[in-house]
Amino acid sequence: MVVRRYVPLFFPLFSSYIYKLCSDIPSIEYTTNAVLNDFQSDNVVYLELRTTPRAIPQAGITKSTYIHTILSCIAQHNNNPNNTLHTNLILSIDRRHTLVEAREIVDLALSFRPYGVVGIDLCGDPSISDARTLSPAFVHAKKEGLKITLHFAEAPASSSDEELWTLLGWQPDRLGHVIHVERDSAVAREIVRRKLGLELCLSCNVHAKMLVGGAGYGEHHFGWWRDLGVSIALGTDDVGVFCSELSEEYRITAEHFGLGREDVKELCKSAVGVIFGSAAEKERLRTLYAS
Ligand SMILES: CNc1ncnc2c1ncn2[C@@H]1O[C@H](COP(=O)(O)O)[C@@H](O)[C@H]1O
Repeated sequence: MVVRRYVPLFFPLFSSYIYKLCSDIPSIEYTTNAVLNDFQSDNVVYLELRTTPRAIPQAGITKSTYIHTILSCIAQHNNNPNNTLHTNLILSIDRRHTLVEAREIVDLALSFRPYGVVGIDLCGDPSISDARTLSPAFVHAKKEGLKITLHFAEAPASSSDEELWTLLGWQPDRLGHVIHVERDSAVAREIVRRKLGLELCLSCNVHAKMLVGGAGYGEHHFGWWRDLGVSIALGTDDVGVFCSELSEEYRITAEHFGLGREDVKELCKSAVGVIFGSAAEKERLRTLYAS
């Protein structure tokens, strides 16, 4: 099933179905391994997975056990010399969370940092628009050196100037979606000035009709952001929901924006500078792209 409408269908997918299916250690391991194997099979060489830590008391799972389970699958995959894919983990804070819950996720991210957590994210239903209450958690994360990425200007409800400047005040390293940022706005200029990396998910935005006027691939904001010279990492948002692997996202982008092989390579190379992985990981990727 490809989600054709945004908020009313998309978010309940997780709470009504997926969370009920991923409700014990074996199902969390199964899905994590399936995701890693799928990205490896798609010839992806670097992945930043993100998940919202979830306690499942009836299965004896705490948020810490949940993260540990996923990190163990990632470590096993990363340590297999047959795999070219390297993966790191980002922990998401959801807009529905309280400040106490958000702070707890930051603390978990800090304690699991030596085991592959590289940063935190703000995700969730953008119609829950006031993210200001979560500010102290993100400010603390930044102070402690965690990387920050944010679902940013994803829907009109989460795109007021006040909200966007609040989010920029958290000093994020990357921004996702950036759909409702006006082309010549002060926010757009600030994103360029700070050289923030952008995470763009074309299929998700088109299928879920998130673009203004239900626009298609050709009118996607990828085009004008690319012209501004910012680093762009294409993403899938969720392969299971939008039915498009990462290689397909690059193919679609190449088709609609007239990119040749070298352009696609340049696009991948420019994303290396904004990954949350280590200097050694960046070096590995640069070497790979140079070959
Ligand atoms: C349109 N794009 C999006 N916008 C905002 N949040 C999104 C999202 N895609 C996914 N999520 C967030 O990821 C959670 C599911 O996985 P985890 O439980 O974290 O592993 C969803 O509940 C949602 O909050």
